[in-house]
Amino acid sequence: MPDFYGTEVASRLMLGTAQYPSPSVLAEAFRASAAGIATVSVRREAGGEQAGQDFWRLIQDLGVAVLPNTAGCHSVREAVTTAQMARELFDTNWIKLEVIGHSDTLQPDPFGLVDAAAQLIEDGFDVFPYCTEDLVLCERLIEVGCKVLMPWGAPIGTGMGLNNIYGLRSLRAHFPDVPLVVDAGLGLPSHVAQAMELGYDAVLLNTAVAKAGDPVAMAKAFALAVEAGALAAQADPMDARDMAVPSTPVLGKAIL
Ligand SMILES: CC(=O)[C@@H](O)[C@H](O)COP(=O)(O)O
Repeated sequence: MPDFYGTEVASRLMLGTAQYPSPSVLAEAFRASAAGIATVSVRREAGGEQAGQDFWRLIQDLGVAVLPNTAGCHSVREAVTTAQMARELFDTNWIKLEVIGHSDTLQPDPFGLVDAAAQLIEDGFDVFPYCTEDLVLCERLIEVGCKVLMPWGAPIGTGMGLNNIYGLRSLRAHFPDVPLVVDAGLGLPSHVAQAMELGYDAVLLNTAVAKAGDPVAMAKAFALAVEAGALAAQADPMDARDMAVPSTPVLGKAIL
């Protein structure tokens, strides 16, 4: 199971907590998914109002590790301040760092991300950076002290799956010892199985479960896909090849 900053988590599936039709569906989906980590955003109401308190109690009752995020932050300053608020609110050094660089694609700002990660690590945070699969960016993030990388599968909320398999495979090969989590854009259990088959340590998704017609059933489907993909990766899959090779022995076959 993946180890994030010295904490071994019980599942390779991480789930977001936004957009569910109701709090009870959220809780049931979490139970069905057996997810080990819940990501939460820092909302204004979390500072004391009733809605925030109820939400926080619900998350605590899930019995999973909490990973606050800086979702929606577009600048280094905003992300750093949000992370500091999150540390106080949720009493954890973990932060999923999002510095959004483009409003159409919601893709990470690679320059701002490295800058914010460096500042937060200096300040004692364990940073989980939401990044692209760019090797140079990932090297910089590791240089400033990130011990986990979270490359996107596809833009947040699109459900497109793994847009750049080559890039994700290459990232895995370059950083064999760094925990890697595919985050965002995963729409189907098959996308998750594929990420696991590439040797990724975990996946994080939200929209595909929360917006499914039956979020609880979909959460279960994702849980099964994570297991299947991880088991396949451990079982040393065959290499694909161009030439057909008979799978049934031809020796001893009747000659007519
Ligand atoms: C929940 C969370 O942290 C999101 O920012 C994450 O990136 C999920 O993306 P999807 O909604 O595309 O699964």
